[in-house]
Amino acid sequence: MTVNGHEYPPAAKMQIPGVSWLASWFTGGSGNTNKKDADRHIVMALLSPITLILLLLAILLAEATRKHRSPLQAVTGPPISSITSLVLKWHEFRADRTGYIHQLHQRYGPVVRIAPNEVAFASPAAVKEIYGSGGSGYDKTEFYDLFTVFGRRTMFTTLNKQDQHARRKRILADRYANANVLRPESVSGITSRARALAQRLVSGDLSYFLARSKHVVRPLLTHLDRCLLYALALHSYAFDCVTNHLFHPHGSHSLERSLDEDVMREVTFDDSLHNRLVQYYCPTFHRLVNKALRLIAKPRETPLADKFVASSCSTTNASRFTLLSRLQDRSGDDIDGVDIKAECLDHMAAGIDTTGDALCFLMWEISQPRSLRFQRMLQDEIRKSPSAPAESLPFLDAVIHEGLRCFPAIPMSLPRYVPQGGRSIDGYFIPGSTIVSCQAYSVHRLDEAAFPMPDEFNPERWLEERGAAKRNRLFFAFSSGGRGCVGKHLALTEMRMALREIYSQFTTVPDPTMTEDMMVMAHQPISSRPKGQICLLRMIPSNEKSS
Ligand code: HEM
Repeated sequence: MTVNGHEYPPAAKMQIPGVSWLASWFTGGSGNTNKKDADRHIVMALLSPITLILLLLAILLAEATRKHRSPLQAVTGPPISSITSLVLKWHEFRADRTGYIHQLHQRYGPVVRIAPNEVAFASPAAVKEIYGSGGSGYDKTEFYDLFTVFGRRTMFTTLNKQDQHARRKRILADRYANANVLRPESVSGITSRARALAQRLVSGDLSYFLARSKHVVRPLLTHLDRCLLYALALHSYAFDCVTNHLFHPHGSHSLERSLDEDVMREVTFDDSLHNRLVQYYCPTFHRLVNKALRLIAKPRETPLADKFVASSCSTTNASRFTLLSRLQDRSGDDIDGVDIKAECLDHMAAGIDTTGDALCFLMWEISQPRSLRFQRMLQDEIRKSPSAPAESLPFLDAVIHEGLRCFPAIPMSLPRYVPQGGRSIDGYFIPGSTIVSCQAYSVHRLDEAAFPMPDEFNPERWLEERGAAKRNRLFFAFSSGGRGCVGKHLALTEMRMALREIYSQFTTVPDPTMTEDMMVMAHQPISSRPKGQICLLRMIPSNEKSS
């Protein structure tokens, strides 16, 4: 055939190099044997493991070069971070993401690249831009999908800030306003639970605890006197206070009733970190191997808590200050029965470990010989003003702030997407869709001008006027801005009431069976708890001398 003056063979005779033998296999044609062998060798070579490995390396190199050329290249960090997120994920699986990122901050400064598409910040400018930019579009990442409840998104798990979140927050926020938390009916619920806490701590009723604790060897405890504090009681207190705020008069009384304590334990002893990480990073694999996986990595399941919330939500006479009454008022308005249960379960869970562990770490710290001086100062202030409102005691507030600074209940990164078009954060241009975050643990420690000797517990730093504005800007325990902790005023009120009740009557010192290692912060999917999951303190009535 002739085309444009050139002679071409008929189409049937044209050969594509390397596949002629394939064609002949399929067509049954004989073809030239030598040519066939040569083509076969070419294909075999192409499919050989060495070629495939080289191809894979070439793809990885191309990908690495692409990432290396990204605007994030300007951000310092370990070289591996610009190529792969595997190191970061490895630390996540070891429940050590926060510690790893903090080490990187110490080495590289307040801006550090932690993965090809992820940057961590720890400066006030970054906190303001990412979390405080008033609805300008730093949405939550899919990490929060792990916390959906009954398949629904709650205020905490909505990703889109401007639209979905703002709508839900408008409905709920006033129930958590300080004025509502400080209503007499609400305060009297918290006060009575603070009394029950002090009572429980000295009652010596450890039988229930001993029967179930996996974490302490029974003989260790038999010699202990009855003046013990254990972390569980603080979690019970937080549980009873938050359910009071959600459901009063149908709140829990886990400090007095073991059935209610079972509900609290189910929520608190959550060991689902690994299961949730597999779900987050490999959702399809998670679905396929779910049954086998649960044998080695427990999923999050809370049947008792679900039942408790469902039964509380079915009541119709919740007090006006409660969240339930507001949700029921607005039922039908974007919110159905499942949303109500999901929102309540979510707030209940959000209010237990956070406040419980914050109190636990704080009381552990002020019981140490190095901090007993601060415990004395606290006791003096409380005893001098027995009838003053708890929120008017400056040293009490300083102690709580310092506790939350050193041991933030949520110490880890709160991941957000940079809006489309990119943003300038702390002097760096960060492209849209990059994951950015700040973690309280580092924000509270990195700037040594604001927090000299940052690892030391020193409440007096909060009483100094000089530098107060910067310290406050860097206080990130409750996050900040539109998606900051809605339960902040409730949590602070609970902490004030508990500490006032306890330190007006007792001095606390660590029990000799405790070691520092048991109180190392162990990171869970979102919050953090003492590694030993127990905190034993001796409660010495104030008229006795500590030994
Ligand atoms: C010391 C105690 C507490 C600490 C340190 C704390 C800390 C935080 C932090 C850091 C966030 C932001 C999380 C994120 O962006 O991923 C948050 C959000 C939230 N917290 Fe708390 N929290 C505490 C107590 C409570 C309590 C008692 C409640 C009670 C109801 C609560 C309910 C919530 C809710 C609903 C959100 C989601 C807010 C939103 O997205 O608009 N928290 N909390």
